[in-house]
Amino acid sequence: METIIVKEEAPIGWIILNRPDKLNAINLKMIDEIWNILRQMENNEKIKVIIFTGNGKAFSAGADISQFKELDPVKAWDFATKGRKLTDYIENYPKPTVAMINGYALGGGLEIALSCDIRIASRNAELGFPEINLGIYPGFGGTQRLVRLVGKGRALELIMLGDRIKADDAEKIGLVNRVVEPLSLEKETKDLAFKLADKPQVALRLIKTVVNHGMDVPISVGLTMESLGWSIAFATEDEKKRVEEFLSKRSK
Ligand SMILES: CC(C)(COP(=O)(O)OP(=O)(O)OC[C@H]1O[C@@H](n2cnc3c(N)ncnc32)[C@H](O)[C@@H]1OP(=O)(O)O)[C@@H](O)C(=O)NCCC(=O)NCCSC(=O)CCO
Repeated sequence: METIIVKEEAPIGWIILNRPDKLNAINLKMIDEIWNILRQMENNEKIKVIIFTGNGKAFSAGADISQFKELDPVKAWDFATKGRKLTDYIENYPKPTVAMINGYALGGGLEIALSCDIRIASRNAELGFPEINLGIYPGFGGTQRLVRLVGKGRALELIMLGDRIKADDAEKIGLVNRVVEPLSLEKETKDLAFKLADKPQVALRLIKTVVNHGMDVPISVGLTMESLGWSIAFATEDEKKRVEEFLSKRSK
């Protein structure tokens, strides 16, 4: 791997963006490498949770701007499509995903974090969509995911002004789930990952499917999806075992 570090620390699969001298700017190679390792981790039963983070002082400062000079509209479309397919894949990944935001999470970097299920940020992290200052706007799914997470007013402010915000402010608007001190970032993120890894995996997958796809359809359809997924959970060993355990403790 040229652009990422991959660590298997079961039940955690780490994907560490690794171009620290370029603040982990995302090029086509990185997109391909993340995609390929995610495919492998899908089939690795020992890995139950994926953590994304960055090597050095950034999570990622976004798409690699040095590639932009070569982009005409057709190549830009291809680049955006690759980035967007990656973030779609992460959002709908069959295992839980966590973004451990260790520093700058900007542009495409923030778009990767937004596609994860949960975001934990270091107090010194800065987040934003500075694309407007380059005459463009977020192209890896950011316009759509940000508005769903923080609401239209705040999303438009962030995307139209391009200002970076501090982790504490990101937490206040719901852009990150939790802010922790830099020295506790890894421990807190791992604790969360272990907690997720202990939960029933099929139910987690059903939750992601119902929540993610439920947001794209009328509520009546979303509610029906919820009932269908809920029913499927009753076919799992986890449900049988856990309900049995609960009931047997109480009947003693
Ligand atoms: C993140 C910033 C504010 C950090 O500034 P600073 O600490 O001063 O560090 P720099 O010297 O600027 O950066 C170090 C090194 O990294 C290179 N780099 C940083 N970001 C990128 C990038 N996005 N693409 C390519 N290269 C990048 C920078 O050129 C330096 O390399 P040298 O070889 O030493 O020159 C600051 O770096 C910043 O504002 N970065 C750009 C953030 C941005 O605009 N992101 C959006 C990109 S477009 C996008 O993501 C589209 C998808 O929606």
